[in-house]
Parts: sequence; structure tokens; C-alpha cells
Amino acid sequence: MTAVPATNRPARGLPKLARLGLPKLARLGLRLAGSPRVQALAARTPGLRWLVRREGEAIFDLVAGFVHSQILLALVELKVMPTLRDGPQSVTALAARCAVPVERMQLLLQGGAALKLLKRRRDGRFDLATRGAAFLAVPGLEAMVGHHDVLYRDLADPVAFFRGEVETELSGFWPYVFGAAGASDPAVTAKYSGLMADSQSLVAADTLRLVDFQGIKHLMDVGGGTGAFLAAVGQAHPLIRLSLFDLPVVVEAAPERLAKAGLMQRVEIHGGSFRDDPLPQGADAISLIRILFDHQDATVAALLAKVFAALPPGGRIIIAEPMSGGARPDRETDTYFALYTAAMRTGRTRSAVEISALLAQAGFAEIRPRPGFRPYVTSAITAVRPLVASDPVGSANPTQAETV
Ligand SMILES: CC(C)=CCC/C(C)=C/CC/C(C)=C/C=C/C(C)=C/C=C/C=C(C)/C=C/C=C(C)/C=C/C=C(C)/C=C/CC(C)(C)O
Ligand SMILES: C[S@@+](CC[C@H](N)C(=O)[O-])C[C@H]1O[C@@H](n2cnc3c(N)ncnc32)[C@H](O)[C@@H]1O
Repeated sequence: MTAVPATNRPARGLPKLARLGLPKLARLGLRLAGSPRVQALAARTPGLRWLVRREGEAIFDLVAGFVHSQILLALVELKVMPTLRDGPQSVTALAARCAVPVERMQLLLQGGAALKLLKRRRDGRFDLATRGAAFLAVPGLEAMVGHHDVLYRDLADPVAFFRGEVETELSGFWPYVFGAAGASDPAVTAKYSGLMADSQSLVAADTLRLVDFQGIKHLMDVGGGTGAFLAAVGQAHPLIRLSLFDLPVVVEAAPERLAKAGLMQRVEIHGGSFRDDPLPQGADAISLIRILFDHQDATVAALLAKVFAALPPGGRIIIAEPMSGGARPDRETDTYFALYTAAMRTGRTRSAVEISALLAQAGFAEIRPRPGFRPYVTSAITAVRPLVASDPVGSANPTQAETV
């Protein structure tokens, strides 16, 4: 007989269930939950009925989630929610406005009300519900949902998707991800930069809450788009000098935004590619906001090495983006963002542990993950270039192009 270590031995006198040990208890739980007879019995048992209903609803939500998303997409495309901002409307009025047959409009509005985006009034008219109003108030969210048809098509055959057999549409959707060459058309770039900038305000707000910017004299935002994050930092911290670095075609639209924010006196704008060009020196902090998850590990390692080289000893790096829950899978980031970045084919939603390892490899110290209070908006990690030079483990060679 194998000896059981004293710490693993169940104490004498414990009830029989506890003596089974936790793993065995968990297996027993699975057997019970997975038995149709136990399910039926629980559904008839007064103290357990709520559990059956709650679990059933949770499972049904998974089954029906894609239908919910399509109801949301139709409401967004038909602009039903903004229309109802001004007050309730009848089904026939909305049907005429949206060019949808009355019966189908009823179906859509009833579905929207069931999802609590709309409210069905006693007189049969439909109104905006609190959740619908909150949805409209999230900057950029309507536009984000509006482009989900692309991801939806990429996931239409999920097994083929997970086998890596789908030529994803999303892989061609964000032109800048593939380097300067992919972002040469100013009209196309303006559309994508706009989508990013609109959805930036919550990210900036949460990053400013998660990260202490005190002591920073000069912040450079690498991949900072048209300057939305810098504008938020500049307004919150009036003494920080600011630099923006992004592709030349992207930064073209930055002066307009930064001038509107009254920040032109404090900002330097640099057009360049972090793949091909060195990063400008002089900032004592560099931020990478929603950058790493666009790229594969080799590109990220090369970029972090460049950031390390551009910072003075004691300089800080600030990373913010939605992160995988890693050992504790997260409902939003390990589903939506993980599949989204996988569909881009160059991207990956990394956990704080994975990003920390890449930072350590680049030579950074004092690596501090700062879990977001709503991880689907962002989490953050900060680190410091050590005062004493140490040999970074990673290579500083930038990758020229991502192999897709
Ligand atoms: C008391 C009474 C009667 C009423 C009270 C009313 C009241 C005050 C209710 C509370 C309402 C309230 C304050 C709600 C607040 C809701 C908020 C702030 C919701 C925020 C939601 C944010 C969401 C859903 C964000 C989603 C973000 C997405 C989908 C981002 C996607 C980003 C992508 C795909 C980025 C891609 C970049 C790339 C390509 C990978 O590089
Ligand atoms: C997902 S967006 C994030 C923009 C902004 N930081 C935000 O959170 O809204 C990625 C940004 O990285 C920039 N980018 C991509 N490749 C780049 C490169 N090689 N050099 C500089 N910037 C690049 C894009 O132009 C884009 O603005």
C-alpha cells in the first residue's frame, strides 16, 4: 500500500463525504449534475428548483447567445435604439421607418425587449430600456457591433475555425496590423483609426485608474493612433509632456484631435513604424495601449526590446489591453477577445503572466500586473527599466513582417 502524506490524509471522524477528498467530491458533483434523473428530481424538489432554473437559464444563454447577438446587430443596423431615444413608437411606425414588414418588426422588438434593451409598454408601443440607453452611451460600441458581421462569418464553421482551416476575413480587416504597407490609404486608415479612437475613452479612463502616472515627466504613446489616449492623459495630468508615435498615415489626423484638446503645445508627433524604425528617445515612460494583442510573440518581443532601448534607466513601460484570465479563464476576454485576435491571425490575447514573461525577457523589472475592474475594457501591466544595466534575455532584432 502507498503511504499517504500526513497533510493529505483525511482527518478521522470527518463525515464520509468529506473523507472522499475534494477531487472525488468534485467528480461526484459532476456525476450528479450530469444525471437526467437527478436533474428531474431536483426540478421537483422545492429547495433545489431555483438551482435547476438558474443552471438551465445559464446553459440556454450559451445555446442562444448567437441569436441574441444577431438581434442586437439588427437593432444597431436599423438604428432602432437611437430612434427610441426621443420617445416610444408603435410597431407599425418603426416597421415603416426601417423598411421591415410589420410582423418581423414585432419579432425583432419583442426580442429586443426580452433582452432588456427595449421596453414593451402596456399600449403595445416600444421604448428604450435603461440597458439600451447605457449601450448607446458607450463610445464606439455601436460601431464595434456594426463590424461584427465579419467575425460572425469567420466563426460560421467553428470546428474549421479552431482547426485553423478558415481563411478569415478579419485577417484583412485591420490594414495597419500588417505594417505600414497595409495602411497606405488615408480614407481606409481614417475609418479604422476612428473606430479605435471612439472605443478608446473607456480604456483610457480605466488605465488612468489602474496606473499611477505621478512622477512621469514625458510620456510617449507608441501605436497611439490619432492621440485619443494621450489627450485623456494630458487632461488628467497637466504637467506631463506628451509624444505620439504611430504610422505616418495614421498620425496625420492627430493634430486636429490634439488641438481640440488644447494640447498642441505639449505634444510631439512622430510618424514611423515600430517594426522598421527606432523609437524616439527622451520619454521617461512609454505606453502601449491595445498594441500587443495585435501581434505574434516575435513582433512583441522585438517591440518590447525597442521600448527598453528607448527608455532611460528607471523609465517605465505601461501596457494596457484586455488580457486572458490565464489560470482563471475569464468569460469575456477568453471568449470574445481571444477568438477575435485569433481570427486576425497575427494577434493573441495574452494573460498577464504571458506578458510579464515577455517583459522580463526584454530586461524589464518591477513587473506589476494590474487587473482591470472590467477586464473586457482593459487590464494593465507596468514595469521599469532597471537602473543597473542587466542583459536582456530577448533579442532586440525587430521582425520585418509577420508571417501569417
Ligand atoms: C434608478 C434608475 C431608474 C435608473 C438608473 C439608471 C442607471 C444609472 C443605470 C446604470 C446604467 C449605467 C451607468 C451603465 C453603464 C454601462 C457601461 C459603462 C457599460 C460599458 C460597456 C462596455 C462594453 C460592452 C465594451 C465593449 C468593448 C468591445 C466590444 C471592444 C472591442 C474591441 C476590439 C474588437 C478591439 C480591436 C482592436 C484590435 C483590432 C484587436 O487591434
Ligand atoms: C488597436 S490600435 C490601438 C490604437 C490606440 N492605442 C488605442 O488603444 O485606441 C493599434 C495601433 O497600432 C498602430 N500600429 C500598427 N502597426 C504599427 C507600426 N508598425 N508602427 C507604429 N504603429 C503601428 C496602428 O496604426 C494603430 O493605431
